[in-house]
Order: sequence, then structure tokens, then C-alpha cells
Amino acid sequence: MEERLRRTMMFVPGNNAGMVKDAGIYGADSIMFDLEDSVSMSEKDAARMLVYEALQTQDYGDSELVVRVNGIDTPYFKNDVYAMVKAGIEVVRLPKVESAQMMLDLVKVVEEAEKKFGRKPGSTHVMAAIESAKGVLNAPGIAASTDRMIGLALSAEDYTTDMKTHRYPDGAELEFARNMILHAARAAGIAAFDTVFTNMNDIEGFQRETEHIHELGFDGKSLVNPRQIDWVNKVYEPTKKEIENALDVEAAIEEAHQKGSGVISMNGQMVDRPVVLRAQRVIRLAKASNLINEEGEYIEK
Ligand SMILES: CC(=O)SCCNC(=O)CCNC(=O)[C@H](O)C(C)(C)COP(=O)(O)OP(=O)(O)OC[C@H]1O[C@@H](n2cnc3c(N)ncnc32)[C@H](O)[C@@H]1OP(=O)(O)O
Ligand SMILES: O=C([O-])CC(=O)C(=O)O
Ligand SMILES: [Mg+2]
Repeated sequence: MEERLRRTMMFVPGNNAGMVKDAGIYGADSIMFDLEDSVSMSEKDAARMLVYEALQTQDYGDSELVVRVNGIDTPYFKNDVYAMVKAGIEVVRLPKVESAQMMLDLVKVVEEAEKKFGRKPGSTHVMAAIESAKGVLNAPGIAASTDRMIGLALSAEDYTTDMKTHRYPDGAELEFARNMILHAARAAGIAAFDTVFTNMNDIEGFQRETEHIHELGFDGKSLVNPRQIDWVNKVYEPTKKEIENALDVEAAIEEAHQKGSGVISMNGQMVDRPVVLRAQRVIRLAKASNLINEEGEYIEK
């Protein structure tokens, strides 16, 4: 199956009726309804009901639908999971994950809910937000904990608090966590998401951070505002040279396969499986940015 693009995962406060209703118009790859930290204690039940209703009635287009439920040790957790599975959510994001066991405990409740509400067994996916030193050190086990896992996310606001630091412009305080999470995710074959950037006035800082995590290899970022979607997509957009090279690689490997070979030389460059896989990713990103037409040619913007 073709890998799903997950460049942008936008948080939508679950108690904000207007934002919940309109969340589909911005073209986020994933919309993440939040029942956790953007919702006050007094609004937890109302937010759950609002998101439940919206999932029944709103059209969110092609966006993947994710919910951040309340933590496993809260009184809201089980009701959140039950309601969201009943509504047919695609992915449950568990916050503050510190161990593989927490994911197994989540899966147990998801399984119960799928059974109770007649959802297809195994159809609800899960992901983990890593927000502490313990979570970072246990990331490989968390990533490999269940077949339902689609990804790991770094949650730097809580993580830097746990680490007794805060966020700095150069991001040095996050490097270890970013590398650990990325390696754990890649080793398990799942996605890796960088954290939110909360200063809406610092556009340059946001772009710098996005370029950095793109270079590291993250699939994308958690976002707090729709304006951030285009900025991320722009960073993930391949260049004309990258796209033309990827199209040449595809044509070259096709020719090689016809001759019964898995490797070919293209303008003096060896083209084999890893080169082809990278080219396929470039083509997927280019298609998502409308830079390749139906005939498979590069479109000049
Ligand atoms: C540490 C953590 O846990 S982070 C995760 C939890 N936090 C969140 O979920 C916060 C989500 N974001 C927000 O609430 C807001 O974007 C804020 C408070 C950061 C900024 O709010 P504003 O200054 O009002 O944003 P802005 O002026 O850019 O809004 C523009 C439009 O986008 C909408 N919008 C803004 N943020 C969102 C969002 N996250 N989801 C959906 N719609 C949004 C606004 O409703 C507004 O719509 P309108 O033009 O129809 O009125
Ligand atoms: O997941 C995120 O990026 C937001 C969050 O909860 C945190 O940073 O603590
Ligand atoms: Mg958090």
C-alpha cells in the first residue's frame, strides 16, 4: 500500500465549535481533534460530545481524522476512547506515553470499543505522543508495541518542562529526543512527527525549525494554526531538479526491469532500490503539491 503523506497534523481544540466545524477547509493532511490540554476540566464532556457529533455530520475531505484523548490515568480516558471509536475515528493519539505497556492498555480499550460498537476489528489505529525523558528512552519499545501504531510524535512543551529547560531558538534542547524518536519510528516502520511551534508571530523561527526537521527525516509536524499548513507544505515541496531527476529514475528503473535487471546507470549515476524508493517519495510529495500532471510530467508553476 502507498505510504500516506502526513506533513501536517493540525490540533483543533475539541470544545471550539467553530474550529471543529471548519477544520476541513484548510487542507491539513491530518486533523487532530484535541480532548486533552486545550480543553479545561469543566468542558471535557462537552468537548467529547461536540467532536463525536462533528465526526457524524461534517465532511473533512481527504484529511486523516485523529483524536488526542485524555491521558490513560485520567477519569476521561475510557469515555474518550469509547466515543471516538464509536464515531469511527481513524487514529487515537495517546498523550504522555512513557512505556509500551501504556500503548497495550490503550489497545485493550480500543478493542473493547470496536467490539461493543460493531467497528471492524483492528480498524482503529493508534499513535503515541512522547512528552518526557522516560518516554524518549522507551521510544523503541513504544514504537514497536502494537501493529496498530502509525507514528510517534515529539511533544516538546511538556518534554522541555520534564527536562527542566525550555525551548530555545536553535532547538539544541530537543536534538536527542528528535533523533531518538526518529530512529525508533524508522526502525518500527512508522511515521515520526515533530512538535508544535507556538509563537505565531515568529514565522522565520517556524520556517527554520521546519527546514531542520525536514532535513532530519521527519514525516511532518504537529501544528496549532491553519496558517502553518502552507508553510510546512512549502518546505516539503520538492524542487524542479529533484522532481525531474525522480521522473528520470522511474523511467530508468522501468527500462532496467524490462531487461530483467534491478540496477541501471543513468547519466553515470547508479540507480538501484534505495534511489528508486527516494524517487518515489519525491514523486508522492510532488503530486501532493500539484507539481506533476496526469501524464506524469513536471508542471511549471
Ligand atoms: C502544548 C499543546 O498541547 S499544543 C495543542 C493544544 N493547543 C491547541 O489545540 C491550540 C490550537 N490553536 C488555537 O487555538 C489558535 O490557533 C491560537 C489560539 C493559537 C491562535 O488563535 P487566533 O489568533 O485566533 O488564530 P488566527 O487569527 O490565525 O485564526 C484564523 C482562523 O483560523 C481558525 N483557526 C485558528 N486555529 C485553528 C485551529 N487550531 N484549528 C481550526 N481552526 C483554527 C480561527 O478560528 C480563524 O477562523 P475564522 O477566520 O473563520 O475566524
Ligand atoms: O504534541 C505536541 O506537540 C503538543 C504538546 O502536547 C506538547 O508539546 O506538550
Ligand atoms: Mg503536551
